[in-house]
Amino acid sequence: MSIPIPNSLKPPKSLLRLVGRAIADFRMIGAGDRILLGVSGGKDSLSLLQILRHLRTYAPVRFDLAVLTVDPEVPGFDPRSLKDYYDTLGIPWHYEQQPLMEQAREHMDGDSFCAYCSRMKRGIMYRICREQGYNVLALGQHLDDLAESLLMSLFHGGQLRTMKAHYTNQEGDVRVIRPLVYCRERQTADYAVRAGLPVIPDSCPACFSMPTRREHMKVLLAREEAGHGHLFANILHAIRPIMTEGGLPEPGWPQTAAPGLDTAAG
Ligand SMILES: Nc1ncnc2c1ncn2[C@@H]1O[C@H](COP(=O)(O)OP(=O)(O)OP(=O)(O)O)[C@@H](O)[C@H]1O
Repeated sequence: MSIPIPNSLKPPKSLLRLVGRAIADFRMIGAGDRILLGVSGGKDSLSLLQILRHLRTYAPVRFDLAVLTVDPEVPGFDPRSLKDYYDTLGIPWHYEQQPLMEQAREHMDGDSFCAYCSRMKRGIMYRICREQGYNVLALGQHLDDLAESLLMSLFHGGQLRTMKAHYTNQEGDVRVIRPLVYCRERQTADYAVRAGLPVIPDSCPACFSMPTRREHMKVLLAREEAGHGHLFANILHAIRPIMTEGGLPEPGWPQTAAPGLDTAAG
């Protein structure tokens, strides 16, 4: 049973409205969906957890919600305290530990550690969805992430691409949704501080030793936005077609044979 949400945790109307609109525009959630939310312990995924919990209480369709945290066992990043947090929320959880840094040293080939780690984490998320009968994987990327991805792809990949709002994975058995696609990073950052969300400081030595292209794009966009207030609205308008490239999947599909959801899993 989910525990009632206290007022201090209630997400602001601005965030609820934007997420509600994205869910409707991209037909992200259908009746009977079993959603697994990837929570890294960062401000975005922890905010999204509260937003989805809140929306679930008055959504016109019924859906299940659980969380998964992948612990990559890297020094400087310890998300174990989240397990207690999930228990206090009464939310079903899954926790997967894998020594990704060690595995990367053995198996990485030409990739950056971060790219390897992301790919491995995604594989784990799909596996848990399959094993536990979730048909939807929710991720916490927001509009700033999409804009940065667009510029990286444009500048360094020679392609007009960004993250999609809602699509089906290659295997065809899990839909991936990003309900924060209309939200700005500063909105989740403000909310996380105001609500006292238990953000886990991410100080992975591998990520920090690498001056990332993403960070560079973030700075570039911030500089442009300082002089052009409509920058992100214009970017969102421009990327809409590529956010749904390949068409939108059917909400409520694929149907799952769901095991019981009301107990926490290790
Ligand atoms: N270790 C993890 N365990 C579970 N889900 C994860 C993990 N790392 C990332 N994710 C999911 O992938 C999304 C994007 O990951 P990314 O690394 O860009 O975000 P983050 O900086 O880790 O944190 P956040 O987006 O929560 O602020 C996250 O919002 C989350 O939904």
